[in-house]
Amino acid sequence: MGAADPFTLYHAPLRSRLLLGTARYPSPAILAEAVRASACEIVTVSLRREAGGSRAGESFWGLIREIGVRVLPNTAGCRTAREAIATAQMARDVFEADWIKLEVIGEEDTLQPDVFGLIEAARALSAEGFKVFPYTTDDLVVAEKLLDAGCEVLMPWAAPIGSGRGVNNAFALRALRAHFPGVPLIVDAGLGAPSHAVAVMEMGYDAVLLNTAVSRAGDPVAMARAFGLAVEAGRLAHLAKPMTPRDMAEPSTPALGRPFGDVA
Ligand SMILES: CC(=O)[C@@H](O)[C@H](O)COP(=O)(O)O
Repeated sequence: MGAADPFTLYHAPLRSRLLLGTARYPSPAILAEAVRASACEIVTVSLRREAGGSRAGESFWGLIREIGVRVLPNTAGCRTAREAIATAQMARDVFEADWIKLEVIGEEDTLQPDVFGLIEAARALSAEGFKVFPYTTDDLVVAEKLLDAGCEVLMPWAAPIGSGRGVNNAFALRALRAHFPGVPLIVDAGLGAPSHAVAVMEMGYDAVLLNTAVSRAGDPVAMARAFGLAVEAGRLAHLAKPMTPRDMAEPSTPALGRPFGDVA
């Protein structure tokens, strides 16, 4: 699809619509193989885990360089706007990048974003020149406020992080898509199977970000490839304009008449 179906995030042209997290893989080698198998071009990396000049941090960093993908540092684990802002500033120094996946967690059972802290941090970081990718709920009003705060991309959740449930509220995700036709929307978190990725891409989402479904799969490399293909299939299906479902049957093979619909 590539050139015929352009996709940019903060003006960066991309071919793949899949973004992968880098946590909880069985080994660094499997992580590298999975990223390659998925053909993704962006990985998220938690500053808390990988920074600090530790040996583990340095070898991880070397691995990411070797794979040749772009890094989207994230503020995973931050609980307040202040903490997230400080983490983003550190990430900018460590990763030499002004992209930041902004997470401000507000509740422990669901790891639901604290949308108030998120908006506050998004506004402060955007004013400092960061390109903010906010991990948010599927709330329309919050989405408006994040755009107003300077975000040019939104990342609503499908379901709680690590739950693998797939889309909890299809109505809300559809409403977001319809309400912001020109804004890059990435579904982030809660996807468990490639069919979930197909479903959100068919809705017209621009991309998906996921971690657990690949890193905790029995075969992460095969699963990464499956998600890469699913994202492409869903996008292709969206562009192909799926048929409208009906309540009643309609014979797909008419007994009489022309065999090719409207074609004479
Ligand atoms: C890696 C990362 O950024 C996660 O915080 C993200 O939200 C992915 O969630 P899943 O692990 O549910 O895919």
